[in-house]
Amino acid sequence: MRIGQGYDVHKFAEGRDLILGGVTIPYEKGLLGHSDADVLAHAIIDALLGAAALGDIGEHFPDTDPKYKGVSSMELLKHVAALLEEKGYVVENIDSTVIAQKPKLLSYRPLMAENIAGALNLPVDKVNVKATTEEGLGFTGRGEGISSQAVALLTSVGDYCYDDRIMQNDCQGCKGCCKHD
Ligand SMILES: Nc1ccn([C@@H]2O[C@H](COP(=O)(O)O)[C@@H](O)[C@H]2O)c(=O)n1
Ligand SMILES: C[C@@]1(CO)OP(=O)(O)OP(=O)(O)OC[C@H]1O
Repeated sequence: MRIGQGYDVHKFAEGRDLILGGVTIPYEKGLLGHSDADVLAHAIIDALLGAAALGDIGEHFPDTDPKYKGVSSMELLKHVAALLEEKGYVVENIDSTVIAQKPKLLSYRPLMAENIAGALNLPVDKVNVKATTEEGLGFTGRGEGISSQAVALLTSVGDYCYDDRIMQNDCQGCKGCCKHD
């Protein structure tokens, strides 16, 4: 099993959409970025790349590359899902937090989790999104931007060969290496 963490910040700007977890949220401002500035998706991407020791978002999707100008971060997430699959990793779960003084995000959380799970081809109960304010403190508290944090847990097909409990309950990940196959 491998764990990864991710963190990202984007600042607010006029005339931009506010996109979090692939959901366009009605608000007076949006986040600034080369991409759609989906700060939640970016933290999750870094958590997934970190768990797989595959570097970080800027290495894979440079903000100097015009092909990522305005790109949907859900597309970047799909690309990361393909990379992980190619390396034999399975995403066990993702937990994440959006830190925003405003707007209230509670009602959008199920849709954000659905979008993220969809992009990663995961059941929705493997993805959790939380939201918190920083009680008016710091740059998020002053409403200057939004930050997000995420953690991700990965297993690889080989993990199933070393854990008796997993071998007996779920051999599908073994690809022939499990003694129950
Ligand atoms: N942008 C946000 C921030 C918070 N929430 C919800 O409110 C709860 C309380 O937040 P505190 O920062 O005051 O602890 C939090 O647990 C979230 O459910 C939100 O929806 N949107
Ligand atoms: C996602 C990318 C891709 O253009 O652009 P930004 O929206 O600027 O996001 P950031 O988290 O600052 O850096 C990663 C970039 O590579």
